[in-house]
Amino acid sequence: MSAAAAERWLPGDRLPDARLRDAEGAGLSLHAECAGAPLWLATPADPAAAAALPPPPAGMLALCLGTSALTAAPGWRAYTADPRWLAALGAGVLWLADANLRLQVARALPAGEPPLPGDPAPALLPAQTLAAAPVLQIPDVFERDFCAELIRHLDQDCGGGDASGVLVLENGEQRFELDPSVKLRRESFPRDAALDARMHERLLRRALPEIARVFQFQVARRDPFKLLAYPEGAGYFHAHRDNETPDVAYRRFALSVNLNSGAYEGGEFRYPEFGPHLYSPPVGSALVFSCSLLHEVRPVRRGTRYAMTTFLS
Ligand SMILES: O=C(O)CCC(=O)C(=O)O
Ligand SMILES: [Fe+2]
Repeated sequence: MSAAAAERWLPGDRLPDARLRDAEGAGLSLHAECAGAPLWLATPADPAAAAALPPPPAGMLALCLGTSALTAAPGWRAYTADPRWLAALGAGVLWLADANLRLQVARALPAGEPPLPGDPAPALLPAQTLAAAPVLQIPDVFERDFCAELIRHLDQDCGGGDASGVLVLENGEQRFELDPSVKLRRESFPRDAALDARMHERLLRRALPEIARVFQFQVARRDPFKLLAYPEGAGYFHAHRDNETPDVAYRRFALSVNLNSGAYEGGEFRYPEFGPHLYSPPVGSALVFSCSLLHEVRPVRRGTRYAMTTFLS
């Protein structure tokens, strides 16, 4: 599967690398030199807009970008950039990007209320990171509205989904049967090709490049998408691996997107081989992990957890 060429970047997209040049011709590499802390990128339309950029917060790298080097307001560093790369950012905007160079929010210039990063999460103690599972979390793979559409599709167009079975092999015959000692949930393949295509596009632009970078793995195929519901008192998946039986041994990575959060209790992922930590990503965020890892979805105690899952190979 290859990444889609995006004409305009959106919140959640990771900035492709760019070589920037200052007025003296000195270069700056975005990926090599600008990652690791939030940054501002502005594309003022003219010198007056460049001179009127808001003062960056202390310690924030602020890049004023154009096809020619502009004289920027104090605190800003002015660079030229490739016109196509600039066009994808959009003209006359101020973007906030996170420490992983993912675009967060854009404001039209002049930006009355410039976008500021949230408070950083407190650092975990070394004893806690020692027990962290090798799981990649990717924020904003699906937009919040899109998640709501998928939940509605599962609940209304797919009748809430069917009870999820496990594959049983007996005397060379395969059949699905319900097994509450393994899992209890409802599920459905999407029945709308347009929704399916939008999920696919989001994976191509948001998840696959990050999987290639973090795990050095090029995804070539995926299993069909599955929409999942884990209702209160009837939603869990006990500890299992995703590639254990011969029919699924080809799977390399599991990808699961949480379609809601806050509206339920329980339903967290846990990786018992790696310690006690619970993983419950925010709406639209994906968890990606090797299919060889033991994992479970804890029982939902209140509300319903909705998710979308697929397997990559
Ligand atoms: O609930 C999910 O997000 C995925 C659960 C899971 O482990 C699976 O479907 O194999
Ligand atoms: Fe699983």
